Amino acid sequence: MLKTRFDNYPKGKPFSTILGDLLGHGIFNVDGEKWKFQRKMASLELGSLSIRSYAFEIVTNEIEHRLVPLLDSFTSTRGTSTSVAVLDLQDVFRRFSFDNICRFSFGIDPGCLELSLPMSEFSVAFDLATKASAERALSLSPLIWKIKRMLNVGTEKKLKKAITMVDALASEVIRQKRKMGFSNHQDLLSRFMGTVDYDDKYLRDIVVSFLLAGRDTVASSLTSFFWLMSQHPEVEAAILNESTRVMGHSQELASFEQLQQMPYLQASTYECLRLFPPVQFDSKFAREDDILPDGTFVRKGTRVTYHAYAMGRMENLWGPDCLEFKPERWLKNGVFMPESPFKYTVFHAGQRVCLGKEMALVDMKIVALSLIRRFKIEIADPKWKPKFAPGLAASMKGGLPIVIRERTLSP
Ligand code: HEM
Repeated sequence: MLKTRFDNYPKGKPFSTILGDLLGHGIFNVDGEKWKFQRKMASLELGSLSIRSYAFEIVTNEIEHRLVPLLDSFTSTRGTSTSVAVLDLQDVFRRFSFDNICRFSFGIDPGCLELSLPMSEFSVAFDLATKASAERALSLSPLIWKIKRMLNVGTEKKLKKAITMVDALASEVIRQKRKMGFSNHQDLLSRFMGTVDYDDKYLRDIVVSFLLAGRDTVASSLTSFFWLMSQHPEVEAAILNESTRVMGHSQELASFEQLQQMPYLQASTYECLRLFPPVQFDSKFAREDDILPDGTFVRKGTRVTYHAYAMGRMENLWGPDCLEFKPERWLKNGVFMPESPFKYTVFHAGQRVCLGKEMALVDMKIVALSLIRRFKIEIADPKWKPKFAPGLAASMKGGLPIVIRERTLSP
């Protein structure tokens, strides 16, 4: 489906209709020439050699100036010992990823947008729009949500309102970019504006797709990562040891190259995503009849899904310890060994493989290091267990409530 018969498995009409109101003709929701054009433009930006160091610069800046000061203000060593503040780490990571993706993809700091409402209201609208769009797929028949949309009632009414707000946010991003001038800028949106500046609706779809690609997936990865750290102090300790070997007692990474000297950290991020892939499953629709390699007949029009979450937990793929969180499985003599993307489908595989993988991994690793070396993060209620909420990217129902303490690195 992803490898040899790619052309037979487009996204297809059923999904493009379900997600059409939110994503329009953005890269996630189109096939054929429209997809090829956006893929080519985005690859020029995201596939460039300099992308990792560009991402490194943006992320370290965001961590130092926003993330760390925010978390610092919640550490329980401050204030009275009786009032330990509980913080939703998932929410913090959503804000952080939103800022990052805007700076990275659009060359804009969201703090500079002139919006009529606080940013948090747009964030709520964005969450609601993705959740309500995903719920359309759960309807017994598409007719149900289509009638609700026509009558403007129930979830469809809420979705329409949320999309109006998402539209306002995207328009402001585009307006701001025009105001700043885009011809000398190298960010993704500037590239697109250089080619389709006349088409505001198309630019809106591109902005929304990249917000979705970069915000929810990275926030989801980081949330799962810190949940796993809270359950596996031995892994956290090994990350600390490895990073101290490379960074000494400094809390800040000096360069992108230092990250490349930390295979255990790399293994831990891959292992986290194996067990908690942010995109849990992905479907396509067969254009023509087909036969899968195991002999299964697929009739034209059938929806075919691969399930990254289930595949990451299959014994025949990962062995009898498939349910355990073991970064060591990715290391051979201390060297990181990648797996085939067709086995490890977290970032998709084949021609539509994720374009933001490198950037997402750099993000994840820098945040992981920066926070682990500065803070001790614990789940607020030790009996708490994660449950997923419905949506386009995996998220934890009710967020990730944590308490946070300062960490002193032992000399
Ligand atoms: C851990 C974080 C991430 C994960 C797990 C992830 C995963 C995926 C997956 C599974 C797909 C295929 C989706 C589909 O078929 O509809 C995809 C596509 C894509 N991703 Fe990511 N992604 C991540 C982060 C990012 C980031 C940060 C960006 C942008 C900066 C990005 C940009 C894209 C784009 C543009 C596509 C569309 C590719 C195409 O259709 O040709 N991703 N990603």
